[in-house]
Amino acid sequence: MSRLVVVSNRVALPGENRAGGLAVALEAALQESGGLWFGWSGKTVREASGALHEAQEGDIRYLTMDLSRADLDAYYNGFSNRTLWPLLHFRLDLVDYDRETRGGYGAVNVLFADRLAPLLREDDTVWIHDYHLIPLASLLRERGIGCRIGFFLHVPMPSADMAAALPDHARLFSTLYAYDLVGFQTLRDVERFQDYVRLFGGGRVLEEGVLEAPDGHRFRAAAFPISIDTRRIADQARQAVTKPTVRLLRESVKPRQLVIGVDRLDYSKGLPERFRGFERYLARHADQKGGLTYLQIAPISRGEVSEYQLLRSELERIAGHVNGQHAAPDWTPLRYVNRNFAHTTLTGFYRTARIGLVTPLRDGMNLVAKEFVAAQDPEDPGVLVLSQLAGAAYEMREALLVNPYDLDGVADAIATAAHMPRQQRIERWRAMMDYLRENDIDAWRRRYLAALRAT
Ligand SMILES: O=P(O)(O)OC[C@H]1O[C@H](O[C@H]2O[C@H](CO)[C@@H](O)[C@H](O)[C@H]2O)[C@H](O)[C@@H](O)[C@@H]1O
Ligand SMILES: O=c1ccn([C@@H]2O[C@H](COP(=O)(O)OP(=O)(O)O)[C@@H](O)[C@H]2O)c(=O)[nH]1
Repeated sequence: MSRLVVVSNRVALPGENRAGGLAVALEAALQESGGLWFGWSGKTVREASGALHEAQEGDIRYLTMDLSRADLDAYYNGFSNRTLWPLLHFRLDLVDYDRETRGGYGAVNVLFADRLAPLLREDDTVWIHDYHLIPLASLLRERGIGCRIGFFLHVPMPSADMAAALPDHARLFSTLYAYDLVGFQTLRDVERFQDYVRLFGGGRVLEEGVLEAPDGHRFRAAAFPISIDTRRIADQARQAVTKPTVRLLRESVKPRQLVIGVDRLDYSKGLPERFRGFERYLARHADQKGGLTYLQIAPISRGEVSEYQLLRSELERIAGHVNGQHAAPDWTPLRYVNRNFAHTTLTGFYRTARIGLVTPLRDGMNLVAKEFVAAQDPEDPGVLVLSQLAGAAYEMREALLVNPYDLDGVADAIATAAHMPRQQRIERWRAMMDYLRENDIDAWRRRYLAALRAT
């Protein structure tokens, strides 16, 4: 079996605890197969970028690279998160394009290629992740790397016209043609990519999932919905309910029911709309007022990017407003916490909640939706309220699906979830849990790598 080399911007180093679905999922996948994980060290340095650090745990070798402040600003805070992130989440209004940060993004990708190429062996399988590193395969090919290289996009692929609104879009997106396999979260993402290739990318779709680049080179595209370590999360949740933090939460909510949201503080997650949806619930279902407490965990993310700073202020304002209007001396309807929690603690929180609120305006997948389901008590499971605009909605069909822009719809779904009879909750939960047991993180890794190795 060839060695697996995973490359991603974010690496979950041993002992590190950071929010973000990519790191959580790749850590689970590598723990099963072993291999090399290469990426940014998470550190900025005064010197030039490029110093490498090595660590080993079990069968996983970690190699991470420092970046200078200027490189990080251009590559991560700039082009990745102020240009590509909004574009890929259908937010052309937030796209900030700048030739300088585009150049910095290219330069950091070159550095990744320069550092990685000498480490690769002929029979390695290289798996590159996400929008930070789109050009990496073409740069590795230029350096003579001939082994199989696959790509997985964790975020949505936008519709073709949106992708084509990016200045110089073809120079970026055509580098995807250098991969043997381009993986997406859902079939809709694959369809939108194929439309882009056909309409703006100069390529052809020979048959579903088989594409031809302008130079005649063929490559594949397919959907591989990412997932979670279902059994482990179910076990962790069972054990976590006895943890002091989880017990304290449970006691503090009683006799009310808990509604929980867990998201990085990101505009794609629809948090202002969600807060307003909860407020609408309090107004529309005044007879139930006082029955639910909503806990929103939202660790600060990409805090150096101005759109994220604005969002933070906006959420503080709305949370203050909701509580100011609706709180009672002995009840705070909305608890808003910016801390990052350990994954195991979160599983206990999920299990304590009657309702999981997952209402992004766009999301590649959303692992929190899947984790919430996996963490439930089979005898008395909670209800998932899920945005139809999250990738997870294509699989979690027994959730209460909502349009996150429809505040009345979100409010009514909360009310329905709060009163759903136990038998109906169990039936819905069981269908989703059976699916998640079958389609877990191990299946995701196996299916992707089998498809890549078959190219
Ligand atoms: O690394 P950060 O900038 O701190 O951001 C965290 C991660 O956010 C995004 O996650 C995506 O991947 C998840 C797993 O596939 C998926 O469920 C979610 O819908 C996506 O938003 C981003 O794509 C990652 O690169 C980041 O590491
Ligand atoms: O305080 C927190 C908040 C979130 N997460 C984890 O971060 C991931 C978020 O992944 P998701 O796919 O939902 O969204 P992303 O942040 O990757 O866009 C999930 O595994 C969460 O359990 C965490 O470990 N601690």
